[in-house]
Amino acid sequence: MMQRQEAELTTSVVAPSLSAVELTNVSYAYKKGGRGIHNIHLTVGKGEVFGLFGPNGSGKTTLLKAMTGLCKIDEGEISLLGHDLENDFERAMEGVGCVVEQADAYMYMNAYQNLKIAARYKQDVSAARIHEVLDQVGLSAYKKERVSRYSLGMKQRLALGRALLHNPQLVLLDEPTNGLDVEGITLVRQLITELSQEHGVTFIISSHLLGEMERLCTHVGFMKDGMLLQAGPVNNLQGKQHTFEELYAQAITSGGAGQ
Ligand SMILES: Nc1ncnc2c1ncn2[C@@H]1O[C@H](COP(=O)(O)OP(=O)(O)OP(=O)(O)O)[C@@H](O)[C@H]1O
Repeated sequence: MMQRQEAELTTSVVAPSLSAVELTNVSYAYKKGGRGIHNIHLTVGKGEVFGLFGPNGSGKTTLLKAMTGLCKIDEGEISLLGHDLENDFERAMEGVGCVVEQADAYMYMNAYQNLKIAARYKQDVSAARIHEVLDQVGLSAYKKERVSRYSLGMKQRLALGRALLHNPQLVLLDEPTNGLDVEGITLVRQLITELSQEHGVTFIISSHLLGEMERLCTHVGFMKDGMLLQAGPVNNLQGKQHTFEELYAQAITSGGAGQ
């Protein structure tokens, strides 16, 4: 009897997962045209900054949409922070922040008011946290201005702020530097580095601007025609002093070997 109890206790202890994201054989095809993503296998470890690269139409946004439940996958499994996205959606998304096809905001409100509304849908976001986030994304000076007067880059910063509001452990960003000036790109890069290195936050960032992300990403994956051709740690892939551009060209022309 004693032995059985011990065995039950042993099997009920779940080892903490070291991966933040696990995708197994994920496919999704749009009804119109049939394009999308095919058989994606991907593991992203906690604290990694994973850059997802590929030409226009290669499937980066679709992959991020699948990971946030914005499109329901046809096949495969997605696990975020140890929770299955399909069967346990709310818990899977609880620790996730994202900017995927939703950089819009309430135009007649200011940045603070926008974040205050967003905070209602999250747990435990204080007024102090809203001000902290506005500072982090460099919008403190403009927080009382209507968003309708913001530039594209300022709206991008606000969207990033909204994604970070609840201190997520996993952040998914689709083209986060779109519309940002040099100062904005530097700020976003520093923020991502700080959050990943000091707080263990995991990032998946899509981009087609290789140079911009080169210094930021710890891991990289290349997409083409809806497939993930190659993925791994930047150091391994860059072992022979390749630049991102060279790696990318190699992956795209060779068709890649998968993860
Ligand atoms: N709503 C849609 N309906 C039908 N096909 C779509 C839809 N959205 C995207 N696609 C197609 O799916 C494929 C992948 O598109 P996706 O937007 O994921 O690419 P991407 O890599 O993010 O491109 P970009 O760098 O231009 O943002 C493309 O061939 C695109 O034409």
